[in-house]
Amino acid sequence: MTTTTTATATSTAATVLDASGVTMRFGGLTAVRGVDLTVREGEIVGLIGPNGAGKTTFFNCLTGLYVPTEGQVSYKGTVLPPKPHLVTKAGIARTFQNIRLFSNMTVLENVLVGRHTRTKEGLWSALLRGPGFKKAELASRERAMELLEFVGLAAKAEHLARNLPYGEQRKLEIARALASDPGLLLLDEPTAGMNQNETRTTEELVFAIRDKGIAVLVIEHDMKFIFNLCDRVAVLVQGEKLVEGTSEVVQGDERVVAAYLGTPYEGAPGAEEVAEVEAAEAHAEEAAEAAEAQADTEPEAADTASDDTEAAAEASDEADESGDAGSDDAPESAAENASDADSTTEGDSK
Ligand SMILES: Nc1ncnc2c1ncn2[C@@H]1O[C@H](COP(=O)(O)OP(=O)(O)OP(=O)(O)O)[C@@H](O)[C@H]1O
Repeated sequence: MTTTTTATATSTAATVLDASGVTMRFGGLTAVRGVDLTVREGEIVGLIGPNGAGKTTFFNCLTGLYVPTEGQVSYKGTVLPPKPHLVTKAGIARTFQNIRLFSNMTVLENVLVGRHTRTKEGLWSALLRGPGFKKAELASRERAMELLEFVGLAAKAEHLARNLPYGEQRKLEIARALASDPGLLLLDEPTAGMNQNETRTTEELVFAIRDKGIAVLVIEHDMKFIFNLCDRVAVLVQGEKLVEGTSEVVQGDERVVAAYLGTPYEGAPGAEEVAEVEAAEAHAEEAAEAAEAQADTEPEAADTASDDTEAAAEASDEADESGDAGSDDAPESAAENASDADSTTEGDSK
């Protein structure tokens, strides 16, 4: 781990989230099947799996967007009602895979919206703008500014959310989620679409959130981010939990490499095909050089040489194309994938 923070999670820490036997069926499709997962105080837990494995559906079951077909979800020992606003009120906040900001509101206003579950002032108080409301409004603004400072967006408080660069919009979503003073934060692909620097900053931000005493459950396709960040990682495959353990355990599990990172399929380009493409390229280069040399020594044969050069260039292009097709169309082998585990794969937007 490259973090400077200290992992506070221990197996004896109190359980914050306890999901037990969560199953979610959509008609004939079982998107999540009997998944158990706990998150303890001070932990950062990762949830990974291939596209369509059921990760977001599981999040939706945790946060009351879906009523699980079977199973139950408890937060700090109390079974959660399957209603998003009650789940937020209980202490679970989330961000979405698809950024969901109020784009025509300012950065500050977006965070203030996230505070509404923690403000007691009712409609009449808001309409009359009495002293109680004004005091509460001031406190909310102060808290919202603190959060913007925390995520590094204080200077942009009055900007419209839609004018923020993509990476900052994701940070604003986090600030808004934090505005409800959660004890558990669920992040759905927080680094999707980010460059390396932004991803690194987000990693630091998640550590800082954990250091504030907020447990984190994070879905992400960026394996480097996950394995660097998480105390524990659970792997979902086809709706079922395949493996759960420390980053080291999960990374070293052959089933994860096979199921998540993919095994080479029959007919996938292997060493032979790569060698063929390289040989074709080398041949084309030699032909081009020979044609050039011939053109220099036999000016009268320039036309023929130029024909040869064109043919060589075409052969080289063909070789290039066949090389490109190989890398574009075919998934990489499991070994390549495993060693390239730091690559980011964008999931379908949700
Ligand atoms: N509301 C829905 N109605 C029907 N099927 C759904 C619904 N939501 C999800 N699914 C299906 O459930 C399965 C799991 O989808 P889910 O989005 O949870 O996967 P995921 O692991 O989050 O994938 P990704 O990494 O691409 O985001 C998929 O087959 C998906 O098509």
